[in-house]
Amino acid sequence: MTIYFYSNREEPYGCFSNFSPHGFELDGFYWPTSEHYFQAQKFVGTPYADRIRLVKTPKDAAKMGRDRSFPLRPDWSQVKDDIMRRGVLRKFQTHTDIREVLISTGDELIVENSPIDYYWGCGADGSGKNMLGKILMEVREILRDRIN
Ligand SMILES: Nc1c(N[C@@H]2O[C@H](COP(=O)(O)O)[C@@H](O)[C@H]2O)[nH]c(=O)[nH]c1=O
Repeated sequence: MTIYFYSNREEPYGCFSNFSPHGFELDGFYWPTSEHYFQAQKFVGTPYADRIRLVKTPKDAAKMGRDRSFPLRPDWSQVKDDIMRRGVLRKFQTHTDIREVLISTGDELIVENSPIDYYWGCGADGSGKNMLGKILMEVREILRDRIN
C-alpha cells in the first residue's frame, strides 16, 4: 500500500517530512531539520545561509529560502536533488528510531502528498514528480543494504 506523508505531525510517517525535528551535523554545522539544511544551501557561503540555519522553525527556514529578494545560487536547479539527497541521508543515518521506520516500509511506494508542490511532492492531482518520495526510497535502499 502506498505510503503518503506530508506534515510532520502525521504519525507514524511524519518523520519523513523535512519539517520533522531531527537534527544532524553536515558540512561542519548542526542543522535543526533537513529543511533548514536544504533551504540554506540555496545561499551557501553567504550570511543569509547562516541566518537560515539559526532560525527556530523549519517553517521560518522555508519562508526565508523562498524569499527571492536574496539571489538564489545560479546552479540551484542542477544541484538541488543532490543536496536534498545528502541532507535526507544524513538525517536518517543520525537517528536510529526513524531509520527503522523508513526501513520498515519495505518496498512500498513513498509519496509526499503535497497539494501544492509538483516537484518534491505529487501535487493536488497526483501528477507531480514526487522527488522527495523518490529520494526517501533511495535512502531506504542505501540504509537497508548497510544493515544486511
Ligand atoms: N511546504 C511544506 C513541505 N514541503 C517541503 O518544502 C521543501 C521544498 O521547498 P522549495 O523547493 O523551496 O519550495 C521540501 O523540503 C518539501 O518537502 N513539507 C511540510 O511538511 N510542510 C510544508 O508546509
